Amino acid sequence: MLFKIGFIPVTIIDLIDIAIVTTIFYQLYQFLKGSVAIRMFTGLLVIIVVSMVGELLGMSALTWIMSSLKTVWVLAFVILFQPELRRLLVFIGQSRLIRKIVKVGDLHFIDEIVQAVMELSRKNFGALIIIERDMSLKSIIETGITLQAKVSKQLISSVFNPRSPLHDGGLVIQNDILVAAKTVLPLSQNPSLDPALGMRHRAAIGLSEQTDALIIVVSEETGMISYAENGKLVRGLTESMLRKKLNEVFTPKPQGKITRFFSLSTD
Ligand SMILES: Nc1ncnc2c1ncn2[C@@H]1O[C@H](COP(=O)(O)OP(=O)(O)OP(=O)(O)O)[C@@H](O)[C@H]1O
Repeated sequence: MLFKIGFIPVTIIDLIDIAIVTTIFYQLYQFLKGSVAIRMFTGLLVIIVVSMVGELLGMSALTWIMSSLKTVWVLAFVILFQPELRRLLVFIGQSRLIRKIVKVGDLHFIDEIVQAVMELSRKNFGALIIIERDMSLKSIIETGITLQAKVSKQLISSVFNPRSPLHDGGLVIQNDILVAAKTVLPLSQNPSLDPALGMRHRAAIGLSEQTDALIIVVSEETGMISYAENGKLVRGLTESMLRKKLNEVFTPKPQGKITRFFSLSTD
């Protein structure tokens, strides 16, 4: 025991407890600030405080009503803000500190993707690699052949080997998993695209117009590496440019990005 506040003994564990709870609530407040979620969160806090006070004062009817409401609010919060909570968990899991401690979210697979793309480019094997981000690509995945295999340079290279039955279409990657091959992408209808662009590149641009995915293309004709993002095609990538882009995709910027997620739900 460290000291006493009145008759309440305070231990070092209590201080750590208070520090952790304060940090959690402060971070949560920072994330939710300025969004609709903060109003729901405040409402939930008021209910929790009122029910605690009611319980302390022995008001059984108030305590009963408040604790019933508490369950509904927690449920409503989880259902309404499921996408934000999901992103928050992904953000926590991908934060540098957590990765260092738990060694999850090992980004070694980025290197495997880069090496595979460089090899495909050297061999002039056409490739279309789709990196899923926040938006689900379920409808695209359903058009292909399920793989569910860990990302590896060898697997990616063999999928796009022209002799492979899987080489046509797009290969979808979710984090470090190759989810599906031979997927069919929507073609871009943008009339201002270079008329010389073939189907592979138009398919990459088409998907990037409709989703937030990053799509890497290797040209069968020239071996040139490009990526499509937000309806735009960036051509002539070098190995370091590709690695930089993939690092950017798989390592969300702290604060800025998460605040942006939540501000999307601002009314
Ligand atoms: N809608 C689509 N979805 C997925 N893949 C597609 C789609 N349309 C075409 N492809 C892929 O693109 C290949 C044809 O590429 P095409 O030669 O027309 O493209 P390109 O953009 O000129 O690329 P390259 O420089 O590699 O020739 C097909 O064999 C197929 O693998």
